[in-house]
Amino acid sequence: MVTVRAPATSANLGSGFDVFGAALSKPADVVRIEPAEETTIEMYGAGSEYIPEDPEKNVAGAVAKALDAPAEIRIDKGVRPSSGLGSSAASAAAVAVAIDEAYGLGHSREELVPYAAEGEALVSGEAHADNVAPSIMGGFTIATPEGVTQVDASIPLVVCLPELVISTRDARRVVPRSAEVSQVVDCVGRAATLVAGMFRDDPALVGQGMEDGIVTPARAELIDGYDGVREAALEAGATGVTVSGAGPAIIAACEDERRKGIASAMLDRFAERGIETRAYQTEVGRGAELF
Ligand SMILES: Nc1ncnc2c1ncn2[C@@H]1O[C@H](COP(=O)(O)OP(=O)(O)OP(=O)(O)O)[C@@H](O)[C@H]1O
Ligand SMILES: N[C@@H](CCO)C(=O)O
Repeated sequence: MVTVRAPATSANLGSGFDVFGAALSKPADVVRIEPAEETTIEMYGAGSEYIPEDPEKNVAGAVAKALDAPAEIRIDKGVRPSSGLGSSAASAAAVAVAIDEAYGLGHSREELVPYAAEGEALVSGEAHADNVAPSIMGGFTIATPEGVTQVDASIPLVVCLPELVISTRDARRVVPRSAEVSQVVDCVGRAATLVAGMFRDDPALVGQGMEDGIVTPARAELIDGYDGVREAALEAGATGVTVSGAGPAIIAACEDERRKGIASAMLDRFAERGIETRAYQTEVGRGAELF
């Protein structure tokens, strides 16, 4: 039996649509696997009642198939589905790392990323790697068709998860098909600033780099109360605020001592609209861990 904990992740981080991702120190999925003649899946934990156990419909089955390694798989969900926190990616990442260990396949962490991305193809129609890469490798990641560049970073974060459901598939339909050159220039500047911030462990630069005028405004409209929550987080000291992944989670970067106040400001603003919300005081963290 091999056990792996794989973390939630936040993709995009504003200016890095489909490219940037960060592992979060919490929450996480825990997966136990045993090699078997055929793949079977049991689901437990947060939102598991909404996730199919059929290997043809569960990302875990897609990853086992991609690695050609059938297994009995038990998944304890810490990351609820359709959250914007890489729920499907956490399971996919954990299964890829666990199967590699159980079958002694000897793949590097970077080599496992495309296999785990097959799980994302199953649920969103595209094998984007921006969530599975940080969940497998940890830290901040830049995922491009050429591969993944990983940086260990230390940035305090607050993530708010309202009781709203937005599927990645739906949130991808509202992404604009084109952008003005002036918007692209702004986005490149923001993205470069964010990368510099990750290298320097500088929450102010990371926050500046989280602004985005292309994809985020369209996505924000899907989240009831987004503008008010963002404003409240900034007033409480956040250096930057954006939609996490495809939403509805909202992520804020900040100095360590501001996390508590920002979490409570975001929770209050959602509460004013009668939306139940959970806040995680977290940080850029480690990738999948074997036990
Ligand atoms: N093991 C799994 N864990 C979570 N979701 C799964 C799993 N297998 C299949 N799914 C399906 O994937 C969908 C959730 O994935 P989706 O990409 O929409 O959300 P997310 O991973 O939380 O978001 P994001 O990628 O924006 O961070 C749900 O329809 C769910 O049923
Ligand atoms: N980059 C993806 C992440 C969600 O899986 C998106 O924002 O649609």
